[in-house]
Amino acid sequence: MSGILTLNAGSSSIKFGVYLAAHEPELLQLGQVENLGPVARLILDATDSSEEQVIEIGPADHAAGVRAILKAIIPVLKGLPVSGVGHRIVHGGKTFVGPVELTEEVLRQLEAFVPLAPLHQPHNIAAVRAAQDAFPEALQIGCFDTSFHQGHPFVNDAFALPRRFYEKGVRRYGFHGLSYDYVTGKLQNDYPELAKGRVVIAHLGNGASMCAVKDGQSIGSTMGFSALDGLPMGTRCGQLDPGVLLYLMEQGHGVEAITHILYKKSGLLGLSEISHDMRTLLASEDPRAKEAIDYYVFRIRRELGAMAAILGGLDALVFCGGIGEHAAPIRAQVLDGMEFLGLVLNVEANDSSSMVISEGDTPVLVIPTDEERVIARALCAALS
Ligand SMILES: Nc1ncnc2c1ncn2[C@@H]1O[C@H](COP(=O)(O)OP(=O)(O)O)[C@@H](O)[C@H]1O
Ligand SMILES: CC(=O)OP(=O)(O)O
Ligand SMILES: [Mg+2]
Repeated sequence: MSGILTLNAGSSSIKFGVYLAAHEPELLQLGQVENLGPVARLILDATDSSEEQVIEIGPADHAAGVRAILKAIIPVLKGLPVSGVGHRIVHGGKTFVGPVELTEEVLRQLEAFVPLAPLHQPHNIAAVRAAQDAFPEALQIGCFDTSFHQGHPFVNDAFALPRRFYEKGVRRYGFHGLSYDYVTGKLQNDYPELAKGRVVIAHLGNGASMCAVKDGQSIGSTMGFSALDGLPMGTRCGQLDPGVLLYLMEQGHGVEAITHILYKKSGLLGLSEISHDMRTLLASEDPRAKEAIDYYVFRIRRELGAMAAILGGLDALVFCGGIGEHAAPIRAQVLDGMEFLGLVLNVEANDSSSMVISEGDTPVLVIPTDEERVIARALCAALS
């Protein structure tokens, strides 16, 4: 018997999972280091036998965060050897269509995608290095956010730029693929008829995107070349007229300054000037908080309509991610007046966070996503 570890290094947090290796991995512990920076803390989620633990770890960057996780999981493993570590890697470019062993050659290729996902890819790779040091004998594999979207039709894959850019990889890759993979798998299991149909999944976390899925296949995503496009996010701008970039450049802003604005100072934080955190905004009386939320909801509604159109109709809508799973008022606002798509909210179900929250012809579901489990399954498959 052996243990396995999953690492999901994001922009401001590192999520992890510890499992017993098995055909269906057996969960031992989930947790995360959050608030990376001067006052980071490590959270061990509640399990059947223990309550949630919050450990203040003080100043921590991603490397220190991974070290804190590796230390915290020692008692969880109870002496079991770690046979594999599975990593969420945000960008696999057009090269990686599925999970892959993270050899030196692969890691070198993944380095090349750092400029395409500067908030994620460097941390993903740093986590691999730290895990290699801690578990030199373990199999290290990478699972890609981009893989789920590999089958995108050309019209959703290309930008209308001169064709040579497309050939060079300037494409709409799409992200959050591990989350969409989990949700479509859960649908196939619990609602096989719906899973065969036309489904829109809204992954609304710190990062946010929507995916149009037909018979389990992604046919369109709001995120494109980078993790900036589409919906506004906690601190990222979402869809933007490229003319705005030209204007900013003409005004003397350099690449670094623009990157900082678009990735870290925009989205809910930029519009509200209060917070990137939806809980804070929902609790605020400030009109800027309301405007930020209104913009957020407006963009989701607009994409929902667009996706229903490219799918040729809608058989189900699924919400997931921290906001999708927990923010009932946001779900209600998104669904307001959407009867023309068969979407009718069941207010009571929405407020009690049932799995099905609708009473119209088109079901609306809340499915807690589990990127860690998708990684753990892929790792166990690779190990066997
Ligand atoms: N109960 C809640 N009500 C409203 N928003 C929530 C709630 N719980 C979490 N969120 C929001 O979810 C977002 C984080 O989502 P999550 O999926 O955990 O992020 P990440 O992309 O880092 O994995 C934050 O904006 C947070 O405010
Ligand atoms: C791709 C992306 O935006 O990821 P996250 O939601 O983890 O920031
Ligand atoms: Mg996330």
